[in-house]
Amino acid sequence: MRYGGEDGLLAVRDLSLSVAKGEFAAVVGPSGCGKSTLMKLVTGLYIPQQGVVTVAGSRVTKPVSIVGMAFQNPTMLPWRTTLDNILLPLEVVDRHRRRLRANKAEYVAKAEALLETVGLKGFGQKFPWQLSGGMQQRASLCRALIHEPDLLMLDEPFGALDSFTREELWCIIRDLHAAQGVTIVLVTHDLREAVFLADRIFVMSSRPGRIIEERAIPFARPRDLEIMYEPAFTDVVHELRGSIADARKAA
Ligand SMILES: Nc1ncnc2c1ncn2[C@@H]1O[C@H](COP(=O)(O)OP(=O)(O)OP(=O)(O)O)[C@@H](O)[C@H]1O
Repeated sequence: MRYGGEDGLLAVRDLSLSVAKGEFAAVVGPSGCGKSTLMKLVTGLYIPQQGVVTVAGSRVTKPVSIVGMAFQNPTMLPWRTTLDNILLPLEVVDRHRRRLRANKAEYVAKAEALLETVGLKGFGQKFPWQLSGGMQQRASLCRALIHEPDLLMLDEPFGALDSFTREELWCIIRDLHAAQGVTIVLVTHDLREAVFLADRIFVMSSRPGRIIEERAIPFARPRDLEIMYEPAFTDVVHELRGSIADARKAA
């Protein structure tokens, strides 16, 4: 995938990975290696000049509707309530738009149930600017989940949060994954986050990014935050740190 035409910047090349249905995958790598580009390719926001992206058995040629996305900056629309922001994906996707019109009350109830799951019960009528950063991030997770996506793409969704809020949200995502069986791909700089949440971690090279290491995370689920203080956990984090340091040096 090259940005800006033939002489433009080569972001990723020979990038190959496959994630199984229901799996929780994490992608880590040096800054600027093409992690966000990978997310945009999977979701069909960009189409690669060479190579193929397949989601749920179909080749991606346009934005994928079975995917939910959450990014580092929640970008909620300030003039809509939190609840109306959460309902937004249903208005955008054609198939859902008709269902939303016919069953508005059902979807509002669903949005409220999601708000409760992420600890925001009763905040639906607040505007996003009345919420803290962590609360907005929780609401953006609800927005990513409202249309019951089969695939959830998370691009540094916890990056801007303090460590306690981040850990709380890790547990929410862990529980959502366990309860709903959704396939999740998480891009993160935080190796502890990746090891805590993922079944498998992919390490990317420096730009142009490709996968240089793939690592299964052996810890049983459900995982408790305490696991992060166990030597086996810190060993994996340490080794991944070494891989990324090597990738940066090789650049
Ligand atoms: N729209 C664009 N036009 C031109 N270059 C771009 C565009 N988007 C990204 N790039 C470049 O492509 C490369 C990969 O960017 P990308 O955002 O995918 O990396 P990343 O691994 O997510 O970065 P970070 O770790 O800093 O978030 C970077 O050099 C970036 O500057």
